[in-house]
Amino acid sequence: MKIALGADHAGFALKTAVADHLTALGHEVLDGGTNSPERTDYPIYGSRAARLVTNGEADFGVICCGSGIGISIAANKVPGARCVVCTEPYSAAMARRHNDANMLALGERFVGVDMALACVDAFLAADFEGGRHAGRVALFEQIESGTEL
Ligand SMILES: O=C[C@H](O)[C@H](O)[C@H](O)COP(=O)(O)O
Repeated sequence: MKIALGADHAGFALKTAVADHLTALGHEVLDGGTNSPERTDYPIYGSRAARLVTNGEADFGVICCGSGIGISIAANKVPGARCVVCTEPYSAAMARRHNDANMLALGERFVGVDMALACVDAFLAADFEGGRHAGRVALFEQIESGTEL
């Protein structure tokens, strides 16, 4: 699969670990930066990775900042992005199964590398179940287009 990556300075080391892990598994990574631990602003990298996912260049996105929170908010401002912050693998899998999440956000200051990589693996291994969940995910698009539900 093609996986878009992004991180600010506080997620840079974790992004590097995620990139190495994904590459070792045979995935292609599209790394939108940042490329150093120099302080920068997470909205740049969250939105950049989200655009790669929503325009179809990447299948999924994995983004990192200190908490995972700010960069996920930024990603979710891009229409079509469904980004979730996870700190353990069950949430990551459920975000795929029920919510058709297409991006995973991780907090380098919150989770260790092994737990973060377990989240990545669970996220990529799980499939959207569709069915009753599909209509709910479709409502996300209505919200994005300004419809009041
Ligand atoms: O949600 C925001 C992220 O956790 C940022 O990585 C964090 O706010 C960066 O903080 P600082 O500039 O103090 O390193």
